[in-house]
Amino acid sequence: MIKINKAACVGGGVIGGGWIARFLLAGIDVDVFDPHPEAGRIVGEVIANAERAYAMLTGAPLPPRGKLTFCKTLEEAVVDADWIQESVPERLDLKRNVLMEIDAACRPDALIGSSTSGLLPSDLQRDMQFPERLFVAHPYNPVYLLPLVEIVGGEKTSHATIKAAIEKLPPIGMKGVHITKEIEAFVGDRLLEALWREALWLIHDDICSVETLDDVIRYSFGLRWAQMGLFQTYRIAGGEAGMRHFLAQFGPCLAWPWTKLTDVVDLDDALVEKIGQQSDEQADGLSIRDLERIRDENLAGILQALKAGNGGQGWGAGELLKDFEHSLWAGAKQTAPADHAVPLKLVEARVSPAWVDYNGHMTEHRYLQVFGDTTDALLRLIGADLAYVEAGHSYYTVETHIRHLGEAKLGQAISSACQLLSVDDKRLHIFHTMSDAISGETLATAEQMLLHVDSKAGKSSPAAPDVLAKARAIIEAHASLPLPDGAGRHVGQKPRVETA
Ligand SMILES: NC(=O)C1=CN([C@@H]2O[C@H](COP(=O)(O)OP(=O)(O)OC[C@H]3O[C@@H](n4cnc5c(N)ncnc54)[C@H](O)[C@@H]3O)[C@@H](O)[C@H]2O)C=CC1
Ligand SMILES: C[N+](C)(C)CC(=O)CC(=O)[O-]
Repeated sequence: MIKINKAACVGGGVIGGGWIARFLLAGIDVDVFDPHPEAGRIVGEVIANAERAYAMLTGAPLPPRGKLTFCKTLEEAVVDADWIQESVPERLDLKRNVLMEIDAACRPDALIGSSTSGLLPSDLQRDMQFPERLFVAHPYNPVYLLPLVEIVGGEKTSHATIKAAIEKLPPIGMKGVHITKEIEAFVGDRLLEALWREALWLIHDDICSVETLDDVIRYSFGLRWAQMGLFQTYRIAGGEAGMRHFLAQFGPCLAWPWTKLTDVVDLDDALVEKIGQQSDEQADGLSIRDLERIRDENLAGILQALKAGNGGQGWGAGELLKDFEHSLWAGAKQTAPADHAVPLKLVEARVSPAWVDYNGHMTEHRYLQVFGDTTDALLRLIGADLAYVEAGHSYYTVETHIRHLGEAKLGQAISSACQLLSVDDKRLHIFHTMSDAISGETLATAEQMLLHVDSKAGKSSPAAPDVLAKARAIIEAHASLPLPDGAGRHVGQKPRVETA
């Protein structure tokens, strides 16, 4: 699979910022051109949101973040990029000019995607010298979490461009869907526009408020759509006879006066004010950034749930997330801490909202998750990585003892470090310490015993010599460290047997 090495984003607003975050968090360097005086701050806030969202979305090891560079000119930004994403405002004249500038300055083999929500690629590529490399790459907001990209070619777009564009999306966790006929607004925005038009009529005619309308969506079919879309949902709604019965029963309703879809509501001042006021009331003081964070938490939760769907194989966008995580594990390289003679700091994290329980601090199993991640990082460091596991060998944890010594609170930056206590052919005895990343206060410790296994044979076996050699090199470096406080401890209280 040919990955994107270097991306350029022209326009760094809502959508450009989302693309920038998507590329950076996939480990890709990004050069940005946006003349807005506050582009750096705006993009920085989107990236901060995206990092927070990824901490909730996945426990898989993300690659080191790509390098972000703001460029003074468009030419400078695109000159050595292999994927250029145009996300300037939705105006044909502006986009044509910007695309001509990109066309003149970029590499001949660069792919040029436009984020346009509805303009035809044939219109966009009209004035380009090399129009065969231009395509629509229409994403959904927030680009860093929603994986779909509608890929649409114009009359002059080459097949090779479309193929290459679709191939380059999975490594950044996205799914390209090729819309083979170019039409305005493609597929997604055609559907959204129909719903949006009808919604505006319902508010205009005082049938319901914006809040009631949103409730109708989010408590009902919105939940269904996230996992099965429209046709599969309606197939089920047809009962055992499926889609044909559904069409027979509900087809005639299409001719009834259920919708006003062909009419366009007049967005006059009164309607704009009415919607604006109701929307303000609905927000109840939450800022756009607050709402973005709530949205991201919810989306991460939905994607997580979909990953567990279909008997654990993943379903829809959850299956894509599962594949993306697999590729992250496969590509994960654990960089060795510079100093081996101290406990190895292997994990840095922030306590995410999904980790907090009714006591207002990190819930028990998340401590184990962080310690498990620390163990995984150690295993990668000594060569027991995904390739090793897929070849039929692994370490299984056979015992864990956790001590909770402090409270990890929402948003707190934490780190976890590992000290090796002993190593032999089959066993790894390790001790992790979780600390506040700033004060260094110890929050929890975990002592673990791991057993090396031949997972195909289903029994313990000696570890590979190179894995053992790396583990032994660390233990030699740790030999001068004192035994950590709490090592060898067990639950002190003697169990009492009540007698009648
Ligand atoms: N906002 C949304 O929900 C979605 C928008 N899109 C599409 O993405 C594109 C951008 O939309 P938004 O990000 O919402 O707009 P935006 O207004 O948030 O951002 C546009 C950015 O382009 C910059 N810009 C203006 N002229 C420029 C130039 N000559 N060179 C470089 N940068 C320039 C502006 O400073 C601004 O930061 C549009 O084509 C839109 O249809 C696609 C999917 C969803
Ligand atoms: C409103 N919009 C047309 C810009 C929306 C989109 O293009 C896609 C989305 O994210 O809803």
